[in-house]
This record gives sequence, structure tokens and C-alpha cells, in this order.
Amino acid sequence: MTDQKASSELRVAIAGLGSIGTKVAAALDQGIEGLSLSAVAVRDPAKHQAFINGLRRSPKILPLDQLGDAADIVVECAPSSQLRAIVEPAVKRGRAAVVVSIGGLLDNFDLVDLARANGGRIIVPTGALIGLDAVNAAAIGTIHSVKMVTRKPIDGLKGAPFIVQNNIDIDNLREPLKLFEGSAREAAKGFPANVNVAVALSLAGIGPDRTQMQVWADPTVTRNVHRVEVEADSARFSMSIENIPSENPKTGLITALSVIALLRKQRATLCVGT
Ligand SMILES: NC(=O)C1=CN([C@@H]2O[C@H](COP(=O)(O)OP(=O)(O)OC[C@H]3O[C@@H](n4cnc5c(N)ncnc54)[C@H](OP(=O)(O)O)[C@@H]3O)[C@@H](O)[C@H]2O)C=CC1
Ligand SMILES: O=C([O-])CC(=O)C(=O)O
Repeated sequence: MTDQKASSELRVAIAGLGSIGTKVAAALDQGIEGLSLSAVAVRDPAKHQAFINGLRRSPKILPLDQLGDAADIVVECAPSSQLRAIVEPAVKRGRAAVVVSIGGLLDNFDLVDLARANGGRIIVPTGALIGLDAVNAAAIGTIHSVKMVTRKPIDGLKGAPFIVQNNIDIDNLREPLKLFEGSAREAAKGFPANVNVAVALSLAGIGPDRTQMQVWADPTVTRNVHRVEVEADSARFSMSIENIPSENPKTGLITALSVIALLRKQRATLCVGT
């Protein structure tokens, strides 16, 4: 009986044990109905040994491309540069890949076809955003426009390629500065660790070229603030979220919780929200 139950469990692997990955691993280890943590991939095993030893049941440590051998669901929690190395082998094996570095998917969109051809799936959590359920629903009808404004504290933006390439000094800002205005696709190139939310929003709605966004460096805020306005034939809605940064100042604390909530839904009897 116990064995039967265990074998019907969905095995979950996590790629990357940083701000998001450690919280998702800990939640799985503490228990999510019908799921178990089977494997992790890390760049430097020694760095993460203490964390792994602290788990109740030690997962295997595997290379990125072997996670799909050990899991039904592979959760990508690494930099976007690693997205392809994580998602490609998983979906080739017909596994589900949960992707948080969703900005990285825009240049690797063939992975969606690869997943389709092999019975795999690519699942994007709402992450650090809000209201993708409403955007999904509105997209069944016609969405006329989606506009998003992101404001982040200086620490959350440091090192973004757009800032470095344009030689913008944000360290001494005293008031908010609009850094960027354009499409979600262009924003993802300039701010790959900052606007995954805009790409998720765009894929739920009218796509990365029609989704308009602004990025502000704002020394007056302490949270990562995202405001979205949607105009559709079914509804008009505005949503905003003020994320408390995690130990990684670019990443809001709620992101890991969103992934955990998504995993909980995989086997939950009562599911709320689309
Ligand atoms: N969708 C959304 O709403 C959001 C998405 N994000 C995105 O989620 C991703 C993860 O964010 P976060 O957890 O804060 O990032 P962190 O930098 O805290 O963690 C990333 C982890 O990936 C590890 N890593 C890097 N390369 C590899 C590799 N080759 N193999 C295995 N592990 C590797 C790093 O290892 P090491 O410790 O050795 O460097 C690090 O532990 C980022 O791309 C971020 O932009 C963030 C916020 C919101
Ligand atoms: O955490 C946030 O507020 C959003 C973020 O970094 C991202 O979308 O990449």
C-alpha cells in the first residue's frame, strides 16, 4: 500500500538552489500532497551540501541534463542562461518543465514545439506577478492593450545589461528615473533578471511584442513594484503588486511561493484559480 502510494507520487527535480530553488526544495521536503523531491542540480555541490544534508530526505544530485530521468516535473530555478540546458532534455523525455526564468524562453521558443512533439509541457507560474488568471481569461476574448510599469530599488537593478551597455549611473539617483520604455521582448533582453514577470504577462495575454512596458530605477521604493493595466472586450483591469525582495534583491519573496502553490495544485483535490 505504502509502495503503491509512493510510486504514484509525482517526482520533482529542481535545477538551481538559490533564492527560489531552496524554498521550493524545502517546501517539497516538508511535504506537498502527492509530490516528492527526487533530485537537484547545482553548479557547486560543496556549496549546497549543508542545505541538502538538512533536508529530511536527501535528493539525488544530478547534472542538469539528467534531471528528467529522475523526475516527472523539472523546476527551473537557475539563471536564464541555463534555461535551454534544463528544459530541453526534460521536455524531450516528455516531462513537464516549470520555468521561472521565462524571459529566456523568448529566444528558445522552439522548446515549446519540442515539448509538444514529445508529450512534454512547459508551465509558467504567475511568479512575482499577479492576475495571470484574469489575463488568461481575457485572452479567450480580445485584449486591446496590456501596459506594465516596473519600479525597483537600485540594488534590484544593478548589473542589468541595459544599464551597463548604456553606461547609466543609477548608484547616485535621488529621484525615480525611467530607464526603459518598449516591448516586453526588448525589456527581457535589457533586464533578464528583472522582468520575467513581463514576459509571463505577455505570454498569458497578447504576446511579447504588443505588451508595453516601462522600467524605472526608483530610490524611493524598498519593494519591487509591478503595475499592470489591461484593456479587453470583456473587462478593464488594473493590478499592482509590491514585492518584498528576497535575499536576492532582484527576486521578490513571493516568486518561490508561487511555484510552491503551482506544485500544490498538481495533485490537490480542491483547486482554486485558473
Ligand atoms: N518568473 C518570475 O516571476 C521571476 C523569475 N525570476 C528568475 O528566477 C531565476 C532564479 O532566481 P533566484 O532564485 O532569485 O536566483 P539565484 O541567483 O538566487 O539562484 C540561482 C541559482 O542557480 C544556480 N546555478 C547557476 N548556474 C547553474 C548551473 N549551471 N547548474 C545548476 N545551478 C546553477 C546558482 O548557483 P550558484 O549559487 O553556484 O551561483 C544559484 O544558486 C532567475 O532567472 C530570476 O531572474 C526571479 C524573480 C521572479
Ligand atoms: O521579483 C520580481 O519582482 C520580479 C522579477 O525579478 C522578475 O520578473 O524577474
